[in-house]
Amino acid sequence: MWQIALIQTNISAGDPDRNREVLESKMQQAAEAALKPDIIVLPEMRNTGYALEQIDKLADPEGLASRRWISEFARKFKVHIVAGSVAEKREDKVYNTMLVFDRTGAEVAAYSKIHLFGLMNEDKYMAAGDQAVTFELDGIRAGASICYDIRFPELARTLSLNGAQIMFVPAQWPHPRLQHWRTLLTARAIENQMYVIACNTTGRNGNDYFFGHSAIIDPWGEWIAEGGETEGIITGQLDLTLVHQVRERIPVFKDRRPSAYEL
Ligand SMILES: NC(=O)CCC(=O)C(=O)O
Repeated sequence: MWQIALIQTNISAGDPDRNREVLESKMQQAAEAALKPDIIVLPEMRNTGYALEQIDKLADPEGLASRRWISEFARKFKVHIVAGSVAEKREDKVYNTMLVFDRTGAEVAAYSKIHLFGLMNEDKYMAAGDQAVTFELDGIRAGASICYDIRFPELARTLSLNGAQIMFVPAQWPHPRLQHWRTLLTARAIENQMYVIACNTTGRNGNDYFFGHSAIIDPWGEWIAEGGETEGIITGQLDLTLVHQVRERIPVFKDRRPSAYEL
């Protein structure tokens, strides 16, 4: 069994120092709870928020400051961290990059968001990643996905075909698309028979009202933990044997017939 804690919080657009301070205190609260988490998960763009007009100046160069901070925290509290995503500057471009560290403080994955969200102008200011990423924590393979990525079932399917039993989804997903959020997350879990762990933000940036509803969804599509619309730490347990049980009961991976429909 894995104990998970999702840090659902407001992210202040354009204020990386404040965001780090707020997150650190909540992460510490989660790490010191009686039910100590194996994994802490943070939301999307957790350093800058969607301060896109200033993103070039605010983005973390090579993600170095983020990497140093998360690594130290992971080692100190002996907890794996799926550190949401950060605006990261590389070779004059800014990427929306998920960082993952294990409980020894070692970096195990970096994934740059493949699908940039035009409705929030992300594509005008940021560069897209071009590689699907899976990684292992405690010998369990998991996959990376960020917010808008969940609208693309091909990515989640690629991750599950590459062995992922869990997909992490840091997000900044606003109203009025709560039904899309709930439906897409549930569908990705059911069709790939894997856990989906989604950490959304709360609060407001301009006209965007982020609604929380962070979730832990099991491979049968049940929402085993769900946040409300305000800040909170959402916790739940993963039982990885359920992935195998569901995959045996309805053998989707054995029954799929890609030769009939792949482009
Ligand atoms: N930050 C995002 O990618 C938002 C995606 C979103 O809101 C959607 O409806 O898709």
